[in-house]
This record gives sequence, structure tokens and C-alpha cells, in this order.
Amino acid sequence: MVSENSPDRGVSCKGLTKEYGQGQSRVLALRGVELDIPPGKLNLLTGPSGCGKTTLISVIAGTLNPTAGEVFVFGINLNRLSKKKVTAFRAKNIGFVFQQFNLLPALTAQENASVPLVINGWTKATALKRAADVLRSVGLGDRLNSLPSQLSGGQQQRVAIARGLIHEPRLLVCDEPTSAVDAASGHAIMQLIRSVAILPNRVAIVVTHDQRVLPFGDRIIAMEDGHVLSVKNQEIDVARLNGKLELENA
Ligand SMILES: Nc1ncnc2c1ncn2[C@@H]1O[C@H](COP(=O)(O)OP(=O)(O)OP(=O)(O)O)[C@@H](O)[C@H]1O
Repeated sequence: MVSENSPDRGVSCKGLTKEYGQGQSRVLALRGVELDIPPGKLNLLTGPSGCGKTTLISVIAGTLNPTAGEVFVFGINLNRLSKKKVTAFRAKNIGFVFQQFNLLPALTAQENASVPLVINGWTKATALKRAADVLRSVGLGDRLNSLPSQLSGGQQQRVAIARGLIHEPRLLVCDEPTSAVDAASGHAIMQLIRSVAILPNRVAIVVTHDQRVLPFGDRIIAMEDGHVLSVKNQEIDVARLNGKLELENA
């Protein structure tokens, strides 16, 4: 029997701590995080600068090891897997949209967006075709052949989002995905993330300071000083969000 908060169905953090540095430069970024994230919901992670949001999503996504504690992603304890297995699990199941975009400078937008599919064994031609479709869905159909250096910050951010979503990851983790885009693009990006997130076997976690993003979240997780302060569920007015998008696109 699998309960609502069972780690088999989403993400579960148990007593997570993370220390950076040593001695005088030691920083305790996570101080015993306890958190259960059920699937099928869009989770927004909020809190003041430096409270540990990026550290927490990096540990959940398996790109950073915790100092102590455990994280289960769809029932799998990432800390107990070998490095090779974590890498393979991440490539197949996790999409990560980084705050600094992390695009490869020598690759075009289309090539950058196709990377997760190529890593997962798709042929280059099929991966590029799919990348073009996803880039069109984030409004970049006319910039497929541009290098990152030829794109604005907001356009680079949209390429990073396309790359994070392209392999339809079961766990999507985004760090400030709307910080460099205007209101209409931010709205479209959140619509896209929401459409991926609310599938029944998926989890999406979005770190945000952007007040405009708050209406999109089913759950608002507030952090403070390395721990989870509160988790609030909220009703989503889907019709209102859809209507607003149509108005902004008109
Ligand atoms: N690589 C690192 N080395 C040392 N300290 C770090 C490192 N990364 C983060 N920290 C520290 O850990 C704490 C938590 O940082 P983190 O980036 O997780 O916070 P955040 O809530 O995401 O902040 P922001 O909203 O400003 O992005 C901060 O005090 C930060 O200075």
C-alpha cells in the first residue's frame, strides 16, 4: 500500500544537512531538512537569499551530495547508488534548469536543447527535430541556429528550459526559471512547466523569488535558514491562468 507521502511516489528528504567549507569558512546550508513532495503537483520553493534553496534542489537532483541524511527520488536512494548509476538515473529521469543556464557556448540553441536526448541514445537527427519542436513551444522557432552568445539572457533562459523539459523528465528542478524574461514569456514558461508537472507520476520543483509565479504553484514550500518553515497547498484557478495567457498573447 503506497500512501500519499510515500517516497515511492515522489521525493522524500529525511534529515538532510549540507555543510560547505571548513573551520572559519564553514557554512551550514541545510540544517536537517524533512520534506515529502507528492507527484502530480507544481511545487514552488521560496525563501530569503542564502536560505539554502539551490543547495536543496541540487541535493534532490543528485548533483550535490548531502553531508548527512537521505533523499529518495521515486523510491530510489540516490546517495546509495554508485556515481555511474546516479549519472544514468539523472540522464533519464531528471531535468535541471540552472540559474546560470549552463548552455554549451559552441553549440546552437537547437543543439543545446537536444543534448539530453543524445545522451539518452536518440539519433542526432531525431533529437534535433524534437529540439526544434520544443524550442518553438517556448517561442524560439526563429533562433534555432543561434549560438548562446547571439541570444539575450531571456532567450538563453528559454533554451535552458527547453533542454530541461525535452526528455520529459519525471523530476524537473528549476532554479529561478523566469528571472530573465518579461511577463508574457514568464507566464508561457510557467504554463509549460505546469503542463509537465501535473502529470500523475511527475514531480516539479521551482525555486522562485518572482511574485508573478506564485499563482502557478499547487504547493508553496517556504524555507528559512537551512530548513523548511512551512508547506502550504493552494487551489489553482486554471481558467484564470489560461485566460491571462491568451490576453498576453493577443
Ligand atoms: N559552493 C559553496 N561554497 C560555500 N558556501 C556556499 C556554496 N554554495 C552555497 N553556499 C552558501 O550556502 C548558503 C545557502 O546557499 P544557497 O545558494 O543554497 O541559497 P539560496 O537560498 O539558493 O540563495 P539565493 O536565493 O541567493 O540563490 C549560503 O550561505 C551560501 O553562501
